[in-house]
Amino acid sequence: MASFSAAIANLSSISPTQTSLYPRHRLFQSQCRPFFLSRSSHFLLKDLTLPRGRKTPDTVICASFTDVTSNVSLEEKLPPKGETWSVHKFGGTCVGTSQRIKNVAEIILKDDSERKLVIVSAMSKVTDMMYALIHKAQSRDESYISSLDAVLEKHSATAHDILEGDSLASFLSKLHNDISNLKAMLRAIYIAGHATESFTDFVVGHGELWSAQMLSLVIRKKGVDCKWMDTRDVIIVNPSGSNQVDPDYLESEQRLEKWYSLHPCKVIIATGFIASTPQNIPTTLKRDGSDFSAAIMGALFRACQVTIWTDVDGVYSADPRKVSEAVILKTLSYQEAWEMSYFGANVLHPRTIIPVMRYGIPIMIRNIFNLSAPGTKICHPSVNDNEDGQNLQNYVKGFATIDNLALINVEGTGMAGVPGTASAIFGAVKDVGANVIMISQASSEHSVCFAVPEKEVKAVAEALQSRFRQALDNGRLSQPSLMTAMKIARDVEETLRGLGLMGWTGTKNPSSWGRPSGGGAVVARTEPQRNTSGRTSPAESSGIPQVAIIPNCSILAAVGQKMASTPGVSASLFNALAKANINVRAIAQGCSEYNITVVVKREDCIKALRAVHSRFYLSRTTISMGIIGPGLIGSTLLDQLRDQVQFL
Ligand SMILES: Nc1ncnc2c1ncn2[C@@H]1O[C@H](COP(=O)(O)OP(=O)(O)O)[C@@H](O)[C@H]1O
Ligand SMILES: N[C@@H](CC(=O)OP(=O)(O)O)C(=O)O
Repeated sequence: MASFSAAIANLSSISPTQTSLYPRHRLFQSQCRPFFLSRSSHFLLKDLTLPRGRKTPDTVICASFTDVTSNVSLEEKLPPKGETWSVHKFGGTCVGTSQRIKNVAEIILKDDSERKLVIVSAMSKVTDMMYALIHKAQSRDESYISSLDAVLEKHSATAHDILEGDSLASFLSKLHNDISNLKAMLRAIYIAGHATESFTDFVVGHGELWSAQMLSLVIRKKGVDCKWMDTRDVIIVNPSGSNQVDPDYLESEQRLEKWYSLHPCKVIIATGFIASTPQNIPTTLKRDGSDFSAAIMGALFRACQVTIWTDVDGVYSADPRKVSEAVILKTLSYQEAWEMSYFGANVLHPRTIIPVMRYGIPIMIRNIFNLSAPGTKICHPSVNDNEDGQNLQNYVKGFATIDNLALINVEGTGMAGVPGTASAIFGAVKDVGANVIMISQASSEHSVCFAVPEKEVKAVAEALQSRFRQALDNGRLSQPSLMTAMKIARDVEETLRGLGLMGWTGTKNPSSWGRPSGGGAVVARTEPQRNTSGRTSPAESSGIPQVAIIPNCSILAAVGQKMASTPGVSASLFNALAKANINVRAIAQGCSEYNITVVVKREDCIKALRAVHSRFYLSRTTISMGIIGPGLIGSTLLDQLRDQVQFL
């Protein structure tokens, strides 16, 4: 996240008063230089370990930069006195067909809460269809017209199935009006060959408008006091770099108060995904953002519960599509849920946690196709402990993965003790708003590596290059910073050339790893400079950093409250990876110990995931053999058992 890069880039200006510190630690105030950097996710893990000074390099100090929930503060105006609201969110799969929309209406009516707010996504695949319209119009592909007709046909057919009489007529009239406006807008995009961001957001948000209107009409037909809400009138957000938005809670609260005073009702059917800027320009909460919409509305109403309805029984210990033995997690803490979703468990949008956690509102993940399944409850850990009758803090709860990453590694003994290197690196990353997913810096200070989405690696590499070039041109760097900067600038330039990412016409960089292995993925790395005798060059022996870009990587995260403080967990994890013959390229573990993250080759990722999952969970086969009951067990015992099971 860009803000983390910014924090590191501005490290020397951080004082203890600006940071919330872990107990018993004080921030080293003079020239701050990261001694150990680890960032394995961006929630409550904005950790730095800094040396107190050269005299006591073994003393580490941890600083947590930001409390991400701190901007969620409301004026306590809502909910209206004495009203208790429950919030439901139905994803695209849940409202994907006429029958499913009817099922959703029944679920809402069965909830006996006094007041209900329901967030709905677009019917499944509709948002993709809307983005495709933009793409086609921009590329001057006239088939956008027939694609728009298909969108009209889909919603018109659904409306005919679930509505009748005046409701049907009123919906169809709005739908046709919207479609004719969209046709005009797409024509403009077609002529211009370009769509601005707000044009795009306006177009793609229509799926939510239509599904919310249809569902509200179905519920109203049942005699319920129900209104539909266009959340662009209520949820106000500011862009926050790296394809993210930050809600303005106070402004949104005021707008909701106004909306509700004009439309008092018992059931609100509201659009997910869409919002407005403070200037009332349509925007979105970005892809998959409807969960976030539900959480924002949950916080605004101080709801008693937010239920996210989806197509699986709850949060599994791993993506059930990748690990058939994954088990449902009965409870998760907010932090665990964040970590799981941040690292790819797309059953929940990671940012969903922030607003509800602030007010301690529990989230339930339920299956719309299996109402008897209790689902997963996400709440504060103390509640989990009581409910499960056991202390879950010491266990690995689940695993998640992110693919299509590149690892950028800056390495050299010359970096040790050079102030400003990390700051310069992450300053460059911040400049391009890239999303740094994981950072690891060895305590020996001679290497920093970080993972970014592969689609952002070009921008990051170019930014690194220009950042160090700039520093050189300014002549502001002193030795050995100057040496470091020169080498980094040269390395990045060479690497970019090797990747074919720069306007360079020479022959292929002889020191690169090779060309993309299919699909145009970047494959290159600047090897240490060696002379013909095979000895290292003066540059290398002086310890000046090497820069490497390692493409086709995946992150595998093991998540669990305080698991890292349990002896043996890391050992078991790495043992499982070693037994599966997985090469680990980088490791990160935040000080708050909610996860351990490893970077592996993309093609090894599923194998690695299954290996670690089976190490921490007993397989269903084992359970059915009656050897031991279901659930998690301690790593050492598990190792022994597993060996026995394998032996049997
Ligand atoms: N750990 C996990 N637990 C549950 N589901 C997961 C997990 N990891 C990935 N998923 C996937 O997330 C999917 C639900 O997310 P999504 O398709 O975005 O739902 P919706 O359209 O309802 O918002 C599930 O079908 C499941 O395959
Ligand atoms: N429809 C939007 C928002 C969303 O969250 O959808 P879903 O709940 O189906 O993932 C999208 O596809 O990005």
